[in-house]
Amino acid sequence: MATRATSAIITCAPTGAIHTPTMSPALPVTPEQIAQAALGAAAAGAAIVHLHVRDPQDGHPVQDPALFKDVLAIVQDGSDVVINLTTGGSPHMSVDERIAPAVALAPELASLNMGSMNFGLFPMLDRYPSFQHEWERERLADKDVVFKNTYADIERILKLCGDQGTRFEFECYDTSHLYNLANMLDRGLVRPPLFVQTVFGLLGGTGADFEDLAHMRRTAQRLFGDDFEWSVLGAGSSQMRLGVIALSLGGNARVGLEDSLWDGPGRLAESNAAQVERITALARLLHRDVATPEEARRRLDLRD
Ligand SMILES: C[C@H](N)CC(=O)CC(=O)O
Ligand SMILES: [Zn+2]
Repeated sequence: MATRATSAIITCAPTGAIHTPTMSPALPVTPEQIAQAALGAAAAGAAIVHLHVRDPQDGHPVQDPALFKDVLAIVQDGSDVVINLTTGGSPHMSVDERIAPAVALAPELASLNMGSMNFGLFPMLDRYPSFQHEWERERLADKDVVFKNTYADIERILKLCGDQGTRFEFECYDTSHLYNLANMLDRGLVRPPLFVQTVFGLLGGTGADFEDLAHMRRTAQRLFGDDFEWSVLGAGSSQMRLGVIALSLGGNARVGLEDSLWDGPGRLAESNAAQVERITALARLLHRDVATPEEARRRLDLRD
């Protein structure tokens, strides 16, 4: 496990499938915008970029492998940043739809969500009196959506993507997800070093208080010993607060507009790079170097 001595692996998630165009003019929508945001994040110090795509017309989340291909062509032409493709897509997609890009493009890294859960986005509704597109309100208001990740789904993704040499960013939104991962480790379905992305502050998962972070970290240490790279993703206003705690404890951090639109209380981030600049500056203030993509590949044992 990373210690204060090791460099910090920073992941940036430029667009995601949670936030919508009305919420921020900085949210990348087209393949070109998503690719440029990823390149900006890499130039600012991100070793890994976690990618989703959207409909270029109205920005609604889609999972079209052709759009991912367009993004990858630009990113891989301009940087050696580690590519992490989503298999979560959006909770409104089928599992088949969600995994199609990772299966088609065989990235070195893909996200893997370690349990099914309610997915509450409706608390964001009050902040926006109106939306550019009706689908934005419909998706946020949906209180009947379940983010489906059954053991069968997870094992299928592990098989289909793992057989192609893809390794995983294990998204754990609660301690139960850590136990699911431990079960898969015991059964030899996953191999260390595990890249454990602990997610805080999404309604349906665990909270975003220090105690939640400490409990997830301690549980992961008990279950995985030293054989994992711990990373923290704080949703919304908790992003930098939890990110800096993770860095101060020797962990890694994830930022990006997928997880938070903000760069300070009530201040919209002007770009993904702005969040990467802030978290890397915090790391250096804590005397932590920032890991290069090459170092991240070595520590996560990604394929050559
Ligand atoms: C909280 C994040 N949206 C988790 C995520 O990034 C899931 C995925 O893409 O597979
Ligand atoms: Zn994602």
